[in-house]
Amino acid sequence: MATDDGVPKGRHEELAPAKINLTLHVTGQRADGYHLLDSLVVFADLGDRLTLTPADAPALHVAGPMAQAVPTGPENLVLRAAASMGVALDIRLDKHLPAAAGIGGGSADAAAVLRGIVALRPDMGLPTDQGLSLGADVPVCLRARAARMRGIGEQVDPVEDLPPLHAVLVNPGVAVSTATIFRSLARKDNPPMPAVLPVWGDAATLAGWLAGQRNDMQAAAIAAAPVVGQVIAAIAATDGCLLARMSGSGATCFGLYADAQAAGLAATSLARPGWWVRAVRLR
Ligand SMILES: C[C@@](CO)(OP(=O)(O)O)[C@H](O)COP(=O)(O)OP(=O)(O)OC[C@H]1O[C@@H](n2ccc(N)nc2=O)[C@H](O)[C@@H]1O
Ligand SMILES: Nc1ncnc2c1ncn2[C@@H]1O[C@H](COP(=O)(O)OP(=O)(O)O)[C@@H](O)[C@H]1O
Repeated sequence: MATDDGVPKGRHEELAPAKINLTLHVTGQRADGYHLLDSLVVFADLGDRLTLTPADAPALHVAGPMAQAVPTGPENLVLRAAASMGVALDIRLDKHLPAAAGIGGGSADAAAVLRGIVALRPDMGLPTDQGLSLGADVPVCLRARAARMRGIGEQVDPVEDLPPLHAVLVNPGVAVSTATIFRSLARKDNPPMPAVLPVWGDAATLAGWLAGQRNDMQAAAIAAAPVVGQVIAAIAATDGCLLARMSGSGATCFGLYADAQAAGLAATSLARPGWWVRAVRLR
């Protein structure tokens, strides 16, 4: 909320939704080491919550059930995002997403700060690199709706008409390093998705198509954290599960279901000590 002359006023709230890679094809590697990706990315109706207040000096207050997993200093991506725009904000971060979990929590938080700054300061535009220098997932998280992500993350093409999609997210409480999993990939030149994506009429059709696609980081993540394989098997065994797969570099995995009731029942049956389990709607 800002006055007409662009002077910041008041405070602004943003949701930083969880990012899910329904597919994650690793198709090459650049000379600088970054990997080329082709990924169908969607977002949950669940995420971190940020409250941004213009301030004289940057400040960060982290709260919420996952607060302990994230840094509270200037290395936190929310402070880095604000600093990259040259804006001083007092930021309250209610952390609900597990960190280092393949669901882009840090990137989603950074993107939410960039969106929030533009809302507070209409005189400012988004960074020309769409936040890529903060993290490869930030450009897609800026959109926070279904998209096809390519390049190292800078090419984001909207995917419209996604069918209603319900899911369960399961994280077994093991942090997985994105850099480590990328480094340990056996192959880095896998095929991309088809040039033109189909239009899927319903969740079952989409899941059937996804079954022929891949997450090329999944095998390496299971090798590093075998519990990921147990999570996928447990999700796949739930009633009505249309597809079970890992998101990003792990360790969070998802199951797809035709409706909210099936996803809710699956979430209940997947409860285990130390597992973070949530039923969500994807879009
Ligand atoms: C793998 C993905 C898939 O969506 O998700 P997560 O597992 O992180 O959620 C992303 O590409 C992760 O994006 P993000 O977590 O923002 O990556 P960055 O902070 O930029 O980079 C973390 C590490 O991963 C490597 N990296 C990242 C992206 C990419 N296309 N190629 C890479 O090799 C970088 O070399 C770096 O060492
Ligand atoms: N706001 C933030 N939320 C989560 N992690 C953050 C944040 N700021 C910095 N980090 C750091 O970024 C790393 C990657 O976290 P995250 O983005 O959640 O994982 P992933 O890349 O697997 O999706 C964490 O290990 C954490 O130390």
